Amino acid sequence: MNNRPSFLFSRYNSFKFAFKGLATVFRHEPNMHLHVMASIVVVVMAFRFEVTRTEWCMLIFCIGLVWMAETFNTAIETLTNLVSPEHNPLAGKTKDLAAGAVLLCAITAVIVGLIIFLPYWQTYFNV
Ligand SMILES: Nc1ncnc2c1ncn2[C@@H]1O[C@H](COP(=O)(O)OP(=O)(O)OP(=O)(O)O)[C@@H](O)[C@H]1O
Repeated sequence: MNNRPSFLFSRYNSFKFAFKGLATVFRHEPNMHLHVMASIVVVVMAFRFEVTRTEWCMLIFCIGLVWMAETFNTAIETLTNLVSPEHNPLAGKTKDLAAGAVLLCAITAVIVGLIIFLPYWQTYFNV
């Protein structure tokens, strides 16, 4: 008799574990709280200025990119702490590289945000 869980049940479990990971990063990572607050500001401004469909796509892509980078960063930090709880230059380098990746994504998102919102701000503030 086949005791393997059904395809649907194992897919259901995969999604459950993925959402558990997301819940961990959104609840416990202070940097993720910052990203979420920045994203809320961006979404409110996008509604306020009625940005175009393409601009919405760019903004949502950037938000997803930063959230994804932060989630990977947290995974790498967690694994590094497991593998090397003691001080080790390679552990430090690993964490710095992961943090650098988040910074790159955040800088990209800021640049895209400025390109999209600057013209709207100019019109709004009459400058
Ligand atoms: N085991 C270690 N060995 C050497 N250096 C480490 C080690 N752990 C951390 N560091 C250094 O300290 C920095 C901060 O590490 P920490 O684990 O506190 O991450 P963090 O940047 O505070 O995480 P978060 O992104 O959650 O704020 C790392 O980027 C790294 O330079």
